[in-house]
Amino acid sequence: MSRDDATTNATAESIETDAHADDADNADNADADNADAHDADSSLIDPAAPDATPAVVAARSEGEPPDTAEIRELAAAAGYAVVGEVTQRRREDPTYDLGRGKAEELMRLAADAAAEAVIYDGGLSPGQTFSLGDLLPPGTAVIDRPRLVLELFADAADSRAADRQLELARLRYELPRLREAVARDASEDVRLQPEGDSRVLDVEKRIESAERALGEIADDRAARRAERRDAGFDLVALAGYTNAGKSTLARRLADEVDDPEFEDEAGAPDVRRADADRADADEGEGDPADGDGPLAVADRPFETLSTTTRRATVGGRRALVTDTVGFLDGLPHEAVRSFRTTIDAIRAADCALLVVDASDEPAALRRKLTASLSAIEATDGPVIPVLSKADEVGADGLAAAVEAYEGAVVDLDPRDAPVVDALRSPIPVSVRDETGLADLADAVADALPTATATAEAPNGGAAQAALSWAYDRGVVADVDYGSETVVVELAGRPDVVAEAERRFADAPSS
Ligand SMILES: Nc1nc2c(ncn2[C@@H]2O[C@H](COP(=O)(O)OP(=O)(O)OP(=O)(O)O)[C@@H](O)[C@H]2O)c(=O)[nH]1
Ligand SMILES: [Mg+2]
Repeated sequence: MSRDDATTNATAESIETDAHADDADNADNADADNADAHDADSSLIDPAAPDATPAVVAARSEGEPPDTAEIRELAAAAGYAVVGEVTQRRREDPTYDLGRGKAEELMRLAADAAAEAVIYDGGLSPGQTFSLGDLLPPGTAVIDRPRLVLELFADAADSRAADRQLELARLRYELPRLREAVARDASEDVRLQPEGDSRVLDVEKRIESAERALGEIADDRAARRAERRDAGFDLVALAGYTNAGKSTLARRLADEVDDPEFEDEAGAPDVRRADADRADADEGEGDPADGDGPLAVADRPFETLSTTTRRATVGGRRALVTDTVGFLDGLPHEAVRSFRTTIDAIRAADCALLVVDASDEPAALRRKLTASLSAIEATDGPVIPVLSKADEVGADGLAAAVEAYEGAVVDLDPRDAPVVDALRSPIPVSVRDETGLADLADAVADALPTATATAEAPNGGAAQAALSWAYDRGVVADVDYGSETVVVELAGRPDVVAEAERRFADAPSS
């Protein structure tokens, strides 16, 4: 099915439904929500896209009324036409997540709308997934939020590492559901047991093998990072919620350098790429992207699924900027863990930019910021918050975004304290209007580890070799040639400056 069609056609009006807001406290009374089935909190809208899969969205929340805007967007991006919606405000029901009455209402709505899927805005336990499946018209797929995200990932995976990560996330998602399925069969046939079941064992084995393969990819990446650091590059990673503007910023920061080592080094063929011939020529490198492929930008979730690195000069420093996979609210920890190349790239960076979309409403901004924090909580290095798309909001909107941002940071769990300190004062940036970029470059240069030193060596071949080594790694701030000696001011990565000093100190007079 066409994603575009689904996107343009899934414009079903969201009808906020809070008919049961006040029975949240009576949530144990499963029938309390059964009284007025087909009331205002369900909507039935004709599917407009003939090739999109008709689906009903369901959402429950305990506090604020459910906001289905994001799940609808995700559903549309994954190729569903949302033809109806059921929402409820109450505590979780162990059987259906929704209360029984509301689940029955969902069942009727799905039948009336001939929905082929129910998209559930949240994670359902395996038991809840099966119970809902049993209740719904036969053949209706139950797709909870993590499963929907896996479908989106499957559409976008474009590299060996992304494929592996997707496979791992999928297997980890499937395993408990498979166990539940086997246990259900076992309750009817005592000879079946989940633990010894060959299908369960098979998935466990495939998880191990995917973890191993991903471990090897991660080791390669780490080795490549070490080499690049030795070569004098600072590693800057962009992190943040999906669609925040990370790739746009990475693209803007990247130098237009024609350096075969860093451009499309191992790119997969990609229709978005202008230079397709070159991609083919580079195929032999083995690892398509999660390397140095194109930085695709689009107004859709999970446009980027491969960490991608480009060379850049930021605040005068030679940097490698790594664009990463965006985060999303409501993903289970293990799904996030599967995106190891993203997590590793952010953790290992000398400086991480946390990109937060200034054009979001304050509530969404806070929610997305909190969801993105898992990406950066284990970083050792500094984190610079960036408020992206500043052009979309105007001065008042920007002030509101800064306020929402700072309010959210103050409310953060004190256990995140080291991160919280780093998160003050976001830098507003607009790539579209070219504003804030110089401030950002200055902040990055200030945040990167820097050493300075003065080295002196007798003039001659060895000193010239040391000088050329230091130039190659971008740590020469000034050179002063005397009649006998050369004096060099060094500034840059501490390890590189230390090595340059050693080389000058070792340079014999010729
Ligand atoms: N107005 C405006 N729009 C922007 C700006 N930066 C990015 N965008 C838009 O925001 C959308 C998402 O941008 P991306 O750079 O693809 O976002 P991302 O964070 O890489 O998204 P994923 O890869 O899907 O996680 C695109 O439509 C961009 O054109 C900006 O400075 N101003
Ligand atoms: Mg991106």
